[in-house]
Parts: sequence; C-alpha cells; structure tokens
Amino acid sequence: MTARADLAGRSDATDAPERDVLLSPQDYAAAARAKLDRAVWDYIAGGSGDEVTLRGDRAAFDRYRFRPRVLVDVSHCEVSTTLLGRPVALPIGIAPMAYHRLVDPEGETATVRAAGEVGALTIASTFASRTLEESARAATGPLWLQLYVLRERKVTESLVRRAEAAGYRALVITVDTPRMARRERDLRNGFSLPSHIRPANLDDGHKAGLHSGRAGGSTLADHAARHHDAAFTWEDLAWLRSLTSLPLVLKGVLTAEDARQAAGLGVEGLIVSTHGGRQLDGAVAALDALPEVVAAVPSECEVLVDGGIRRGTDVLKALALGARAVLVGRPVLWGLAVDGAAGVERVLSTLRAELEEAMALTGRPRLDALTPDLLHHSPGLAHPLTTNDRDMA
Ligand SMILES: Cc1cc2nc3c(=O)[nH]c(=O)nc-3n(C[C@H](O)[C@H](O)[C@H](O)COP(=O)(O)O)c2cc1C
Ligand SMILES: CC(C)CC(=O)C(=O)O
Repeated sequence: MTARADLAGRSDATDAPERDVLLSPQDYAAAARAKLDRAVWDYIAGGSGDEVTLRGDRAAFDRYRFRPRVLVDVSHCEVSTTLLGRPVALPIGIAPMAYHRLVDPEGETATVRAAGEVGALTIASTFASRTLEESARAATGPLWLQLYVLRERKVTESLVRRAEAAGYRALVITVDTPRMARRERDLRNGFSLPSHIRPANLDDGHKAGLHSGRAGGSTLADHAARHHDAAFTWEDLAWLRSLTSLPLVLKGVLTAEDARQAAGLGVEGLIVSTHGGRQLDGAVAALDALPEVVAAVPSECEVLVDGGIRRGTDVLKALALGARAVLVGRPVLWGLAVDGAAGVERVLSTLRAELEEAMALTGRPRLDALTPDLLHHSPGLAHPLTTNDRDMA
C-alpha cells in the first residue's frame, strides 16, 4: 500500500512484503488524512477561532517531564482500574464524538466493539450516527452516554430513559457547548453531513437542514443554534438529577469553582476538557486545569481529562496529576478511518502498551501510587510540536 510505504519512508517499499508500519496514533493521523475528504478531515482535526487552545492542549503535555525512579521491580505494570465503581482494563476511554460514520461505513458499532476487545470505556455521543441501542448491542465493555441538553427537554428525558433501558452505566452531560463555537475550517468548507448520515438517536425533525450546506456556514453549527439549550444552568441540573439514578458526569469543567459547585450537587464525576480545542478558543489547556479541579473535589468525585492525548507518556502525565482516567478523541477516529474496528483496537492497544512502558521506565508499576512528584514542570520549555502534530495540519 502506497500510503503505508510512504509513511515508513522506505525506498524499497514496492518490493517489500507488506509490513505493518502504522505504529503510533500520529501515524494513523497521517494515513487517515490521506484517505478522508478534506472537509471531513477538517471537521475532525479542527478547532475554534485561531486554534490556540487546540495547540495549547498538546503543548501542555510537553512542558511536563518525568522524574524517573530506578531499581524498582517493574516486571509487572498493572493498568486495570475502576471507573464509577466498575472495572475497566485500562485507564484510557473513548471520548464522545459525533457521527463516526463520517469515517467508516459501520461507524459507532465498530468503535464500541473495538473498545470491548481491549476492555476500554466508550462514551457514546448524543449525535451518534448509530442508535444508542445498536451501540449497546455491540458492546462488551462499559458504555456511558453523553447528553447535550436540548431545548426540547422531552428529547433529553427520552434519551435518559433509553440509556437506562439499554444498560448504559452513566450519563455525561456536556456543559461547554451552550452554542457551538465558530470553527472556521467548517465555515470555509460549508460543512454539512452526507445524505446517508444522520443523528440516529434523534427523530427525523433533527435531520432538517443537516444535509444542505451553504458557503460560509456549517449545518452542524446551525443545528446546534436551533436545538442546544443555552439557558441550561446549575439549577436545571437538579432536574436531570431527579430524572435518573444513573451517575452523572459533567464534561467541560475547567475551574475549581465549577468543580466545587458540581461536587456540592452530588455529581459523581467530572471531565476536565476544552472539547478538544473546539469550543472556547483561548481556554486554559485541559492538563493545566486538571490539578485545580482535582484539588477542589472530594476523592469520591472521579476526575477524568481529555484533549491532546497522543502517547502513553501523555496518559501517565495526566494520571500523575490526579486524573483517574483519560479519554481520547481524534486518535480513535483516525484508527476507525484507516482500518475500521481493527484500527481502533490498534490505537487503543498501542496507547496501553506505551503506558505500560512509561510506567516501567519511570519506576511506577501501580496506578494507585502515582503522585505529582513523578513530574517536573518546565513552564518556559520550548515545545517540539512540529513532528508530533501531524493531526492539526
Ligand atoms: C469530530 C469530533 C466530534 C466531537 N463530538 C462531540 C460530542 O458529540 N459530544 C461531546 O461532548 N464532545 C465531542 N467532541 C469532543 C471530544 O469528546 C473530546 O473532548 C476531544 O475530542 C478530546 O480531544 P482529542 O480529540 O484531542 O483527544 C468531539 C470531538 C471531535 C474531534
Ligand atoms: C454535532 C456537534 C455539536 C458535535 C461536537 O460536539 C463537536 O463537533 O465538537
């Protein structure tokens, strides 16, 4: 395969037997970019505004370096843990992302099957292109459902009921998207959904307008403007709480103040996130917000983080700063785009293998013994982003 041969940079690629040279999530990014339509690539890769926060999420990882300890028995590094009281095989889950069928004909059910193979958590999106029931049937690993609170509260209520009935274990309420930020790549491309893809969890009324693009607009942004409830507040969270006994997790919290307020309302988990640099441009990097959020909540409130995680060493840094687990977004879609479920499985197992390696080489074989003293913070460090950021091109 030419794309693979090019990635490997081998001059004898045509004669060589095909070898698997897609090693890192970034290799999958390059292969996915070569394969996907430009507008779909841009929708996935892009951020809002000047993409300062998109780059900042990644740069934050490079400013931490490890303080490795030696002569520790690291013959076994244990990466299994629990999330909201249930076992997971690794502290790496799949972030909620809309419309997996943009990159693969099967879409979410392939993603969920792959996660099951490695025992990882999947968070299905409100805007999935497969129904939440289809994903539940395909799942052998844990599943949570992400909710956007829509103006029509009945829709949200019915999603909650369907999630309960289908066996979802938690609800993730995304709180950083009262409106969709301007994503200039999508506006330039006049981004709209291809006609065969729709928000499968929602009724046909939600299809209206999603497929007919216009120059200078994004039909996803138009849909969000019509349907997301920008008036949803802390008071309304009590309404959601009263609807269900499923654990609630808030996604998109970046400050100690909000973390405290959420914990005070009995929220079981928080996801520290900039929405992958796709919402407030100029927001603090998720990794930099993590320590204050962790410090603000009692230990029963589990804190996860996402944004820019591309290596096992990134995972270890986030865990050392107090995250119980991390989520990965774009790398999963790259894996799915390149090789369907097998690609997703490969991306997740690579991250797990890299995490185990980082634990061994830092002398930290146990997740429950990770502490911030594993890290050295160098605020002024120049960050060598160029080679590691093919995903943003
Ligand atoms: C294509 C795409 C679609 C997304 N859709 C959703 C969504 O439906 N709901 C949500 O809460 N977050 C959504 N996100 C944000 C992710 O859940 C996550 O916060 C972010 O992608 C993490 O950063 P990473 O991609 O650098 O790993 C989306 C992100 C991408 C790239
Ligand atoms: C349909 C969008 C609201 C999904 C999303 O959250 C995103 O693209 O970042």
